Amino acid sequence: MRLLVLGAGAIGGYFGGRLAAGGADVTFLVRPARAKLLAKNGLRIESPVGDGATKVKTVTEARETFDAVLLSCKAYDLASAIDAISPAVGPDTLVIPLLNGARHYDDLDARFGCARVAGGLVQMPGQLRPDGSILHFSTMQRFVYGPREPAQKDVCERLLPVLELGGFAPVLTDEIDQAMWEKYLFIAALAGLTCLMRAPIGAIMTAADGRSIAIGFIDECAAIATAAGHAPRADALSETRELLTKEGSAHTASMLRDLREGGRTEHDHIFGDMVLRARAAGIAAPYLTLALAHMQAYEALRSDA
Ligand SMILES: NC(=O)C1=CN([C@@H]2O[C@H](COP(=O)(O)OP(=O)(O)OC[C@H]3O[C@@H](n4cnc5c(N)ncnc54)[C@H](OP(=O)(O)O)[C@@H]3O)[C@@H](O)[C@H]2O)C=CC1
Ligand SMILES: CC(C)(CO)C(=O)C(=O)O
Repeated sequence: MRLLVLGAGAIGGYFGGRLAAGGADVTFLVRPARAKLLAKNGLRIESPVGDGATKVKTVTEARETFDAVLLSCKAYDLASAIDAISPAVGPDTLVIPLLNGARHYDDLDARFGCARVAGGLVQMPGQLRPDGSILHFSTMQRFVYGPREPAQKDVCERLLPVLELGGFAPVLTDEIDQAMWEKYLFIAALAGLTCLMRAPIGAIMTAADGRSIAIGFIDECAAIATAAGHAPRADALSETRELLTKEGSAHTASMLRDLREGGRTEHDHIFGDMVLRARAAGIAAPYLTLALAHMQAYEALRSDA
């Protein structure tokens, strides 16, 4: 099966790079500057589970269809990414978005139709470095995907042995919507907490009310997920609570890394969407509202700079 990976940033570069190194037929759809860097340096990964340096195929324009497209842009680039992958999406192509959040499914379904868009999520704390290499911060490399419609089951199954070539033990699930909401809840609470405090979880837990604020974020997100029809399962909720209240933990969200670098963030895609959903469902969400306002103020200053 032929795979197209849009973007060779932290997520696309990591998973696409692992797949290419494992022998999968992978092409990266990238912008010209990244294509140049990849041609010069190959795709380099620095990771506690093993470094890698692989020559990869790139295109700067899609001119043919692929069996599957892994979409790994940031949410604020979604519109241009959808335009870019459009020529690669034929009647039998499956698009698997790996973005955090949920709102991107509306745009993807509108452009390609639900039948073409499967569900996906990743947990791989990582960062794209200026030289184009990918830095992986931990041993976590979770890749979960699955059909959102029964008709996608077959192609999802055929894709599994291909994704397994990457060595990251991909998980194919029939409950991808539920799994995505559990990840969404986790990342919204983690990003809200760590961006507001500008600190990792361990430091936040030393603050007098750090723990109760963390629980407040989680409760709000869980109530919104429940209103969306995806009440978190007990094990997912307790894992989120444990990770977000762990003393000494260095855990942060990628949104905090973007903020620290003065870059654009996905605050609207994550907090903005959560707050809108809370309002529509009549759920009080003071922590998420504060996180959203905080990031909007940051964005206003950033845009002025
Ligand atoms: N980083 C992390 O730890 C994690 C991130 N995520 C989620 O994964 C998603 C991707 O994040 P991440 O990989 O960190 O982001 P990065 O910024 O590292 O990478 C995104 C890449 O997408 C490329 N891109 C954007 N638009 C286009 C386009 N139109 N055509 C071609 N390439 C394009 C960018 O290209 P260019 O280089 O040219 O700008 C960039 O390299 C986000 O939703 C994030 O929340 C999920 C789990 C962990
Ligand atoms: C799960 C986590 C924290 C790292 O994979 C993430 O999704 C992010 O930082 O955006």
